Amino acid sequence: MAKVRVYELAKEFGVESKVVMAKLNEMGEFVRSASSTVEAPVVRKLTEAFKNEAAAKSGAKEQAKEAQPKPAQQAAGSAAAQAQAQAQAKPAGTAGAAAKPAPKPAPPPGARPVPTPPPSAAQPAARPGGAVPEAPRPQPPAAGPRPTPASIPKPGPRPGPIPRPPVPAPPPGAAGAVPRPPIPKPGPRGPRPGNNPFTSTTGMGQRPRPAGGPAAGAQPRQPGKDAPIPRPPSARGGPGGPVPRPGAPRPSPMMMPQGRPAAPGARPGAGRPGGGGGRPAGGGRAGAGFGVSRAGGGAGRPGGGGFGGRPGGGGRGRGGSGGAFGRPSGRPARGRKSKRQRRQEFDNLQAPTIGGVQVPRGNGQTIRLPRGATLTDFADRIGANPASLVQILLHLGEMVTATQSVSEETLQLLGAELDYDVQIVSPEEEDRELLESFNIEFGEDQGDEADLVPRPPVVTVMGHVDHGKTKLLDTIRNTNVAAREAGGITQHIGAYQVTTTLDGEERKITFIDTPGHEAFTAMRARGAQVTDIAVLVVAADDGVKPQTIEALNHARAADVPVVVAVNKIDKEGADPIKVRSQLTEYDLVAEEYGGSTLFVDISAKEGIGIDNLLEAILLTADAELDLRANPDMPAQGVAIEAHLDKGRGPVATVLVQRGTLRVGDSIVCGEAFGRVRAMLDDNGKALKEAPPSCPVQVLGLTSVPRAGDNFIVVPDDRVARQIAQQRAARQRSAEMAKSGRRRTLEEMFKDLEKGKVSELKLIIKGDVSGSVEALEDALLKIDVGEEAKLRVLHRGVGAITEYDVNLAMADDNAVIIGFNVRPEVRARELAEREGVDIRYYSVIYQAIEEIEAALKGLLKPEYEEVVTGTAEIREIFRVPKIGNVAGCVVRSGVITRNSKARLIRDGTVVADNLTIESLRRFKDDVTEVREGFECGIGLGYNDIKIEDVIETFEMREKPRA
Ligand SMILES: Nc1nc2c(ncn2[C@@H]2O[C@H](COP(=O)(O)OP(=O)(O)OP(=O)(O)O)[C@@H](O)[C@H]2O)c(=O)[nH]1
Repeated sequence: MAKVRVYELAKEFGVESKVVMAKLNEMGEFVRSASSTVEAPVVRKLTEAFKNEAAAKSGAKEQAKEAQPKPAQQAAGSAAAQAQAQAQAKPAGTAGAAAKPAPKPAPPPGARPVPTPPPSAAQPAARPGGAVPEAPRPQPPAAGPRPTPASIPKPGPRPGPIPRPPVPAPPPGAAGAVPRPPIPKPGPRGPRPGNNPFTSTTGMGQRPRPAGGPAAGAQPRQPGKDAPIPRPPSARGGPGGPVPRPGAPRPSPMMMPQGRPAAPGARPGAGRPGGGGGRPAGGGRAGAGFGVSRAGGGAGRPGGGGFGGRPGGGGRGRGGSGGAFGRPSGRPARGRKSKRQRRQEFDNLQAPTIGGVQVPRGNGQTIRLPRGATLTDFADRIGANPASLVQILLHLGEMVTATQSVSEETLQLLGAELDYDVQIVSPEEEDRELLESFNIEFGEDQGDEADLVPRPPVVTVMGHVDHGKTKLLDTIRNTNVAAREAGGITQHIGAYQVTTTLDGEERKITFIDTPGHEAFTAMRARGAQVTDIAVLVVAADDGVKPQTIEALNHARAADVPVVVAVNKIDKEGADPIKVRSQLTEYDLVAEEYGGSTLFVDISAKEGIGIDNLLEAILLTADAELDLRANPDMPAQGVAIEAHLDKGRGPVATVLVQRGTLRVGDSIVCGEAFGRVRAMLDDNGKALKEAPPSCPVQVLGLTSVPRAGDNFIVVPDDRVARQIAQQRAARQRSAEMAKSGRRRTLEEMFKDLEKGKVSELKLIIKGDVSGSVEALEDALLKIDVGEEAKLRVLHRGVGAITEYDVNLAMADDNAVIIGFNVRPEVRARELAEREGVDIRYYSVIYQAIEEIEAALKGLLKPEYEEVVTGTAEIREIFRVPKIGNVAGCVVRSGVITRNSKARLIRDGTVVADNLTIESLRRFKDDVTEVREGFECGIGLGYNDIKIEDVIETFEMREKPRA
């Protein structure tokens, strides 16, 4: 279908060309005249619109019939036209509905009818502008002919409203008076309708709705009513129609109609006239009443006569035109409000006042919500409207949206306000509920006593720094017969199993290969308890140290029995007895002294007493624990370690706690899931199955789980995926809700000052052990008196790992010090997510100064370093005279020319204080390159290697807390 002319379309739709033009106008398509052509796509849209309106109309008509008595309509020519007219008249939503129905005299359904009031008297009021405004729109169509530029562009929507406002002048008095006031709100919507005759029907009806439906609209706005009223007179006008149109009807105005334009008053007359005349339907319309109204243009004027009154044309004072337009002009003048204003007013009108928000009170009722719940979740639980909760919170000073995850404090606050006892479900409970929804229970052996069989104990080695934990683990493993026989290449997978003989019986013991209570604590912080027995290593030559006690306390907190390994007995000055007596002070009494704790003297270095230690572990397990599990059930356990292997993908070491894990099983581990593709033990030997207490490396997960995540074998991959996805979603919302960040160093300093905390905990990571020790020594020597102390929780060499961040989280917001090292990607993400403060230094005295100042409460760094981008070197180009240029891929952020940079290799800073001297994309020099793009970077530093990372940063002023 090529181009079609407007009049052809009108014919096809059974309406007047003006109607079609008006509609087009409203759709933003300007046509100059009825003989203008219309493009096929527009025709389609138009057809659609008419169809919709027709449908809407039919509905509206029925209502109208009931509401409005006057039938007359016929005059209007086409029913559609009438409807339009009415609609327009109605400006206010209210009217809309009634309008169409015109025929029916019956008082408008609902409110509308009201309007009917007496013509004359009412009229003035009626004017309410509401009606008037719309009238204008109709006109626009007429305008069509008119060239008025103004009209053209904005036609549709603006027309009505806009024009008037400005123009207002004329009508001011008159118009202003009655009409508008009430209408204002409707206005917004009104306008449109008005414009579009057709719409009127729809529009009127619909628009209003927003407001809250006719009812609402009606009440508030008397305008609506008024409007109607006026019309009545003439009658037919039918409620709606009349009103608005009234004005329109008026004679000339009609013409102007389109005049939309401002012209309200003036224009009308002038311009359109002709047109108007035409429309005129005028006459017809008029007579009919506004019936025609639709015509808008025509309608307006003509009716004028009839309505004339209403418009108060005269009333308005404006005089002729004013009157005609009357309402429009008048009103506008005074109360011209922008659409926005009117909408706001309207919204306000609808919104309950704070005190009046309808929300069911809880009367102390308990509601449980997951972490990171939204107000919508809250509303669901109490059967309220989320919007009301948003408003209440707003009232309480918090601005959140209904779908935004909110913090626990906020939920509690809201609960208190509404008298609900809000309980936030712990992550563990949340997960339990999630699994229950899949009919899975984690943590319990299936079956009964008879199904349980003994399993090896799982042991963690803890103790003070340098007391020999690592050495002991190595020695145990290396002296393990089974391992030697296997002849495999031992590899650290996070845990290993050894076999020993007790009373002639071969027994296995599983050791967690990560020494130190930090890992143990970090796991516990994640809700995972894998350790059955703790081996507390104490160097006989050094005795009990702070971390010895710390480790002991951790073990006790976890209710784990302890076996003491008194190490380094080979050393001169070793005093195992002293160790025993020292520990007695901490209620750890050796068996030989009448206590229940086994103390074993060993030398990890010399391999002395190792068997005794293993025996002591088994004896303790047998005496104090009931280590049994059901091997005949889908496996469950905990991930101990995990990483992304370049060749094998995600690799996780899991400890099976119950059941038997088999190759091919579908498993879900934290937020990772997959199918066990292969299992390897710590000798690299492939296993087909892993029974309880067996640590194995699992291949086949789709992503890398976190240490401490539990794993479960589920019926199929689909369930695994669903559980993993739901966990991820919960985790995300919980994170989003974590509004309160962990304390930063500055905040802690403040707390120190205020005496809220007296200890600053640090985790120190450095590039070489020498600098770490030096830094730790120096820091520990800082003496700021009794009020504040500094404690180093952990120190180590290498990049800051996830483990470090976990530790900082578990130990009450410790601060991580990175000395010439950077965090691994996942560690950085975790720290950012959890708000763990990581401080980077490259000069020891800077770190000392800052920490000292902090401890003294004096430190207030004003600038902080913000990493702006990272790029990985993928290739190195040697450019004569320039040196080495790095071919990179921007991994994160933006690399900007001239920004400061440093070079990182394997997590260690190998060069600092560099500058991005040149930056190119292909052959072009560029100022910045974003994430994911390749670029060439010249650092003016030649010792670069593939896989090095270039990190750019800038110093930003740090807002004082
Ligand atoms: N003479 C002697 N030296 C030992 C013995 N056990 C460990 N060492 C030494 O003590 C030092 C520290 O041992 P590690 O095993 O690294 O101590 P650690 O507790 O793991 O230390 P961190 O990992 O720093 O917490 C090393 O130099 C070991 O060789 C022992 O039985 N006898």
